[in-house]
Formats: sequence, C-alpha cells, structure tokens
Amino acid sequence: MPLWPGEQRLLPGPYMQVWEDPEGLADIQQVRQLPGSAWQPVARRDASFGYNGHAYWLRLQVHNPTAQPQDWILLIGNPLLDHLDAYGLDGERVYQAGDQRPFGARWIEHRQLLLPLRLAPGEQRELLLRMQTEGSANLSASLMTAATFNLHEQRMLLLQGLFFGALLVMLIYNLSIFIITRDRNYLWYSLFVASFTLYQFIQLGFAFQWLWPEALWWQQLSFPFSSALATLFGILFTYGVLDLKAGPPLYTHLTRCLLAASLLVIALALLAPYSLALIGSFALLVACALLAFVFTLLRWRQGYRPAKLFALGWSMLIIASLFSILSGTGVIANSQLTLHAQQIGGLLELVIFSIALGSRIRQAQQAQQLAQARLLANEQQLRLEQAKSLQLQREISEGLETRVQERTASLQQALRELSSANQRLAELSRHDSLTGLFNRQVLNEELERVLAQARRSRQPMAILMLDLDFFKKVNDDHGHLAGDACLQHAARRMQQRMRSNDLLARFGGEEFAAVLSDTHLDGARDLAEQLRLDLQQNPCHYQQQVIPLSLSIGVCALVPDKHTDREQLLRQADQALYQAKAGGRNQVRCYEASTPGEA
Ligand SMILES: Nc1nc2c(ncn2[C@@H]2O[C@H](COP(=O)(O)OP(=O)(O)OP(=O)(O)O)[C@@H](O)[C@H]2O)c(=O)[nH]1
Repeated sequence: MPLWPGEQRLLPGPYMQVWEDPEGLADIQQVRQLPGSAWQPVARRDASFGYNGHAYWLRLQVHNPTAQPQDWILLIGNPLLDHLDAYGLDGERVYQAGDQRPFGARWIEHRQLLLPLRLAPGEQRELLLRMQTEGSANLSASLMTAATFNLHEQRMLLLQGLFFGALLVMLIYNLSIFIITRDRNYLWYSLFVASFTLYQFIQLGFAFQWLWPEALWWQQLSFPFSSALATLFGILFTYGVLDLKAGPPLYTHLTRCLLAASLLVIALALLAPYSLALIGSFALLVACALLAFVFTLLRWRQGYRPAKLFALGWSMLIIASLFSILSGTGVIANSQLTLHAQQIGGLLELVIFSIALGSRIRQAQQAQQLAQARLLANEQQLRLEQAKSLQLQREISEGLETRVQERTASLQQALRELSSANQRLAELSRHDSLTGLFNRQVLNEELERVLAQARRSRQPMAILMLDLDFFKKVNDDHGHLAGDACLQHAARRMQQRMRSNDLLARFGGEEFAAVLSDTHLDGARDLAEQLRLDLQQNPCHYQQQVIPLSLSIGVCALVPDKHTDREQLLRQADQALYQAKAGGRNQVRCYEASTPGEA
C-alpha cells in the first residue's frame, strides 16, 4: 500500500490480508511461517468480522513512495477491541493495547488505538496486527499522516464536545423540569439521557480513558450494562409519555415484559459472559425500539398528537441503530457515518423527544385550558338553571300561596255558611215550623229548668194549657189552610202578651202550653183571662173571611217541692183544661189543690 502524504484518510482494508485463528493460540513466529495461501484478502475497507471471539491476524504491506521520511498514524477506530497487538511498527517493539489492557499500556494516550508509524524514504514494511475481542471484531482502521490526524482530531474533539455538551444540557434541563414539575416522565427522560450519554462515552472510548483506565472488568461489562440501562429508562419514559396506561391492557403487559427483559440483560451484563450480555443488549435494543415505534404509531392513529414527534424520534434511533449493528456485523461498510450513526441518530432522537415532551406540556396546558373553559361554561349553565329554578319556585310558591289563600277563604266561607246553617237547623229543631213558637221538646227542657229554679228559690211557678175550641169545625168550615192561618194568628196574639221570661210553646195540634216562672196562681189566672179575651175579641182574618176563635185554658200554679215533677204539672194543667172544656169552653179554669203544698 503506497502511503502518499495528503489530507485524505487512507483506508487500508483492501490492501490487507487476514488469517483467522479460531482458537487464538498462534504466536507471531507461527504466523510468520504461515504459507502465503493461508492468507485471505480482506477485500472490505473496514476489516469487520462480526462477534465470535476468534483471533484475527491482519497483514499489511506499506510503502513510502516519497524521498522524505513520513510519520503516519494507523488509527484503529474501535476503542472497545479487547486486545490489539501490532508488530513492525517500531523495530522489534510490540504494540499491545485494547480495552482489556490497562490504558497506560498504550503508546499514545488516546481514547482510540493509535499506532505510530515512521517510514524512511522509499521504505517498504510489513505490519502484522492481531485482533481478538469478545465484542465486534471490527478494526475500523484508517491511515493518516500525523498532521492530518491532528487536524482530524481537533475536528472530532470539537464535534464530540458539542455532542456531549448537548446531551449534558438536555440532561440538566429536563432534570430541572422534573424537580420543578415532579412529572415522572421528565425523570425517566433525564435518566434515559444520562444512561445514553454514559453508553456513548463508553463506546467512544472516553470512559476508559478518563473514568476507569485501570478497571478492566468494569470496562468490559459497562458497555452492555449502560445499553440495557438506557433501554430500561427508555421503556419507562415511552410508557409514561405515550400514556400507554390509558390504552389496551396489552400495552402494559408488553411494557412489563420489556422491563423484565432489560432487567435480565442488566443481570447478564453483571454476571454472564460479555458476548452473551452484548447480544442480549442488542436484541433488547432492537425489540424495544421496534415495539416503541409500533406503540407510537398506534397512539398516533388513536389521535394522540405528541405521538407524531415521537414516531420521528424513534425512526431516527432505529435507522441509526440499524446502521450501527449492520456495520458492526460487517454487513455494510464502516465509515465515519456508520461509526457515528448511533451518536447522530441518538442526539437527533433525544432532541426530538425533548421537543415532544414540551409539546406534551403544551397539549396538557391546552387540555387544562379547555377543561377550565368547559368548567366555566358548565358553571354558567348551572347558574342559569339555578336562576330558572328559583324563578319557577317563586312562581310556584306565589301561585300556591294565592291558591291557599283562595282555598282558605272559600273554606272559611263554607264554614261560616255551615255554621249558620247549623244554627238555623238548631233553631228549626227548637221551633214549630207553622207558628214559629218553641216546640214541645223545648217546652219540656224549659219546664225542667224553671221547675228546678223555682224549687231552689222556693218561688211559685205556673203552667197554662191553652186549646182552641171547636177547631175541627174551623178546619171543616174554612179549610185546612185557614185552620193553619188561625193557628198562626192565635200564636201571634198570645206571644204578644207574654213576658220576656215566659215561654209559650205549641204543645201539639191546636193545643199550646205556657210556662210562667215566678208567677202565683192569681197572676197566671189573670194572664189566662187576658189571653182568652184577646183572642175572643180579635178573630182571624183569612181571605176575606173573619173566623172567630176562642180558647179554653187550664191553669196550674204552685211552689214546687222536691216531689214535684214535670209530668205532674202538665197533668194538673191538663185536668184544669179538661174542666174548662167540660164547663162550656171559652173559659179559664184553675187546678184545684186538694193536698197541702199545692197552690
Ligand atoms: N188546620 C189545622 N188543623 C189542625 C192542626 N192540628 C190539629 N188540627 C185539627 O184540630 C182539630 C182538633 O179537633 P178536636 O180534637 O176534635 O177538638 P175541637 O174540634 O177543637 O173540639 P174541642 O177541643 O173539644 O173544642 C182536628 O180537626 C185537627 O185536624 C193544624 O196544624 N192545622
């Protein structure tokens, strides 16, 4: 391979020959004695042989075609190679480095493996490299002059600085938001960024150089460990940010499976052989990225708007990871792009996720504003309904009050009417309907009362029994109606002569009775005589007829004692009346007392 100086990197792959030593037992002497036919052309630019742990011997003829001595750097761009031995760089001195040898063993302290090569003018040299690793047997070799390398290195450090700076800013920013908002998604995202940063720091060789240059065991397992850790937090972040809990239960079940798988890979990284852990972490990464992508698309279809940006972010990571894995396994050629594919894809993904997280906040704010607006509208609606119902209540109660008042008034009226009807009924039940005089029942009651009072006060009292004479003839001669008129006339005439505390009642038919309290026999007789005369002198005028009337009156008067009763009084007055009738009618007769105590 002619090494013409210039600013280009030269890729030695096509000039190299390889001999595979599966057991990894051959030493330099044995290899030097190998027949030419044992060597195979690499043919590929990057000398990449996948993950199998075999030792690979690589042979490269270099030639300085110039007349000047040349300083070259053979750059091995895979800092995770476990062991790299180089022969022919500097006489008999053997270069021995790799991340399973202490960092200090390197000739040049650099995160990558740098093999210095000084060629005299026109010199031709054979280089022999032995590569053995548990990880990706990918040499990623390039040749540069020392000056070109310096320039290249400056560019790379600037880019890496920007890259890690950006990650650090995102980490601090999102962690701050988590501390302020306590939104767990920001914590998962921050941890995701942190573990991804660590992963990249390890992959690019910075971690071994600056963090643990002597810790070979940890350097070995840290790569799958950080990868699985990033996957774990990526799963938690995706689950939360896509709100998968709100989706079908299958989402949650699958997420739990992935979480369990990532914990298993973490355990593998710590306990199992490196190659197993490495394969596990790659498989997990691919499964998670694909599933997260599918979840994102499904959520997008369900109308979850931030999912759009997530889909873009995941696409970046998937594409980058595919590039990285394909170049790692040697399927596609290694280049600056494939070497840094994961870096570029990862950074883009993280930036997009960060924007998506922000947009999620915006969406949450909008949802909150919408909910507030809805609440406000609901409240207004409720107030309106309340006002309406109050108005209705008022109207109902006003109407009810009016109706109650009306009903009460009509009830009171009805009660008044009922009471006056009752009064009338009571009056009627006490009076004789034809003459308007008290009836026989009232006579009996009053007679009892007057009798009791007279008995108590030892005052006299009298009873008159008054009977119209020949009344049958009146009826017969003038008709029954005329008879009624005569009865009314006689009653009126008699009532006019009564004292206010006397009681006149219709006893039945054409017969009347009067109860005179505080009255002696003389007074009673006088009154009876006045009544008789008055009726005699005042006939009844009925329909141009003059109907003469006369009265027979029986008088009984006495000061009652405890033996005197109502029946006795009535009987005695009736006896006197009988005598008046027998004596020829139109006269007054008094009951003749035959026993002591009777007046
Ligand atoms: N029009 C009328 N007649 C009555 C009423 N009550 C009783 N009478 C009549 O009064 C008459 C009483 O007749 P009697 O008992 O024979 O007595 P009298 O004809 O008056 O003869 P003396 O009493 O013996 O003088 C009967 O013809 C009854 O029909 C009434 O309310 N109206």
